[in-house]
Amino acid sequence: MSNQQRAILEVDQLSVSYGSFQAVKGVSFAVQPGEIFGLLGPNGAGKTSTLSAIEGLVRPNGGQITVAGFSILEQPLYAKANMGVQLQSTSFQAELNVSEIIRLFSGIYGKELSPAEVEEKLVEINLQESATKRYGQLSGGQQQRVSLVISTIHDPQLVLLDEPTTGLDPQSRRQLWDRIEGIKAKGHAVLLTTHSMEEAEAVCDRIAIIDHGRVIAIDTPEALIAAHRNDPDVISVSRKGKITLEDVFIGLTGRAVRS
Ligand SMILES: Nc1ncnc2c1ncn2[C@@H]1O[C@H](COP(=O)(O)OP(=O)(O)OP(=O)(O)O)[C@@H](O)[C@H]1O
Repeated sequence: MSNQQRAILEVDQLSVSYGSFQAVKGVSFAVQPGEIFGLLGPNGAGKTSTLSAIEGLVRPNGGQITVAGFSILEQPLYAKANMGVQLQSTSFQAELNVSEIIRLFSGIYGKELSPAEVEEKLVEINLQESATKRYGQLSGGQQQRVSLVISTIHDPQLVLLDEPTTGLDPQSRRQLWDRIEGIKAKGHAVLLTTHSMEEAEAVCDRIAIIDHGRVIAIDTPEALIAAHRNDPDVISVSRKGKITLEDVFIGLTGRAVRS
């Protein structure tokens, strides 16, 4: 056996189809312990389909996915026990209060929390004052914080976040980045999707750019900029004379807005 560190997530030649339409065409990447990995791509590129396959929500028509060494197709319960998924706000019952939601999900994840531990979670997300507020009364940013804390309640090795900071103000976004970095500091891994190149540069250790269902580039943000800074397509879209990750992204995926 090699002494190489084992990846927390391995996606190998993943393909996902909806009827005759192939949305993901042989995507491969791996996420290591302590790594924040970003999936970037224009609308319709196949990011959510890739995440859904990892979560076990859509059945791939090709390829392998392992989480903490467990195959999502062959050992789905073990694989899922090692991952935390940030749920959409519609997944929570609006009439439950924040404490009740945390208690409910800790039960679902088989990690019953004591009242003191629920309080700790509330402090962690700065919502101790709002413990008895109904979920439906929370602001969008507060709801995002609840859903992130729920996704990590069972201390999973892999956390999957689909556009986690969309709609957040700069303060809430920074706070969420800190939390994501806290997951990394534990040696766990984060896979996120984002349309914010600023976010990708600020928090991701490595990114994969996906377009039309295929990975077209994969590396650290700095290395991608260095590798493509002299591409004519990248230079032609750059503004103010400085090459950014966004210039590289548009240079590689084209200027056209996707349908
Ligand atoms: N349930 C479905 N049935 C049919 N087609 C689907 C389904 N889900 C996604 N698609 C199609 O698959 C392609 C990839 O969609 P996906 O949601 O994975 O893209 P994305 O990269 O997450 O896009 P966005 O940035 O807009 O969220 C798109 O063309 C989309 O229309």
